[in-house]
Amino acid sequence: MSVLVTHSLCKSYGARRGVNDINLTVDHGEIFGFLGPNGAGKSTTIRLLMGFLKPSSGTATIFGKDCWTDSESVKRDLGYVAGDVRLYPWLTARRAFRIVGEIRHQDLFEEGLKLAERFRLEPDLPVRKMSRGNRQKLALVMALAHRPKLVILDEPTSGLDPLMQDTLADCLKEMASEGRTIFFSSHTLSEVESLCDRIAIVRDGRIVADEKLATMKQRAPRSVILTFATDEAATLCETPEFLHKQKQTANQIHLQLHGPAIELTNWAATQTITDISIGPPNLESLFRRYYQTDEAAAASVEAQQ
Ligand SMILES: Nc1ncnc2c1ncn2[C@@H]1O[C@H](COP(=O)(O)OP(=O)(O)OP(=O)(O)O)[C@@H](O)[C@H]1O
Repeated sequence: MSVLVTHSLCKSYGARRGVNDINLTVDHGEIFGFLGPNGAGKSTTIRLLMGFLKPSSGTATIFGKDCWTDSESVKRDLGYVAGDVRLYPWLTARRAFRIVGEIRHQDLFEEGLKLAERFRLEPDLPVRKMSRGNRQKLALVMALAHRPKLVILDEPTSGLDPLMQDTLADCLKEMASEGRTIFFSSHTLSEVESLCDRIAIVRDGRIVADEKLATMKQRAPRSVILTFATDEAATLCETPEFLHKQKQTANQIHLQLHGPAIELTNWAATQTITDISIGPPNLESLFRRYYQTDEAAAASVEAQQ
């Protein structure tokens, strides 16, 4: 059974658009990245999943339970960090583990302090004396200490330095390898690229892509440089439609490959090319097109699939 499922989930804020017709399925052990530009609907979706907002229509379930009507029970096995972390000014990591442990009827003290050490958090420093990044880390260790079955994180790395981002990524990977499920939103393409099994992209309140990262990589464009013996040979070369010519510099043509590399190598074998260089899949250019607001951008991505 899937851990998290939404069916035609909608939330409108009066005249303002929230999210519309969100259909998502996240399975056990998946690290699921939820991406989208500012105002796309990531936090609204997450608030619906957390039972903080009532859907205008549609449903969201976690562990087979309704996120709105059964919200209390859903939260028992869930760890959550909001996009705008707010903590009591007097709270320290040590006190936080005692309090959260009492609420959850679990002894989280040892596990929590180990986690705090891993994130280089001082256990007795109160929130009012913490930097923004350290407050973010405290919220994270409070969400992870009870080893929840599902972790929902709203832009968790926004205040973290690169080393702490790596520490969080390692923690999340470990949890996923134990069969726990991670759902997190992000603006950072490199982070989802290195961490996620699958991503969904939300734009203008709707899902515009939902795919395994490996599949996305297969159709992401790659940079290609073809070198010819002479400038004239480069100028005369007629490229097939899966190779989009960018520019020519002397005897080299710079192109983008839209399709499998095997098509390129088969074609290249019939040409008088002296050298060929093929770059890695450029996921960023694929993502950026999904982020663009005009419908034509999405249509051009569809056309290239
Ligand atoms: N409480 C609210 N009242 C009215 N409109 C809202 C409210 N919360 C969100 N919205 C609107 O819903 C849309 C989605 O907002 P949401 O906060 O979910 O986006 P987001 O993808 O999380 O953005 P960001 O990356 O900037 O955090 C936006 O148009 C926003 O203005």
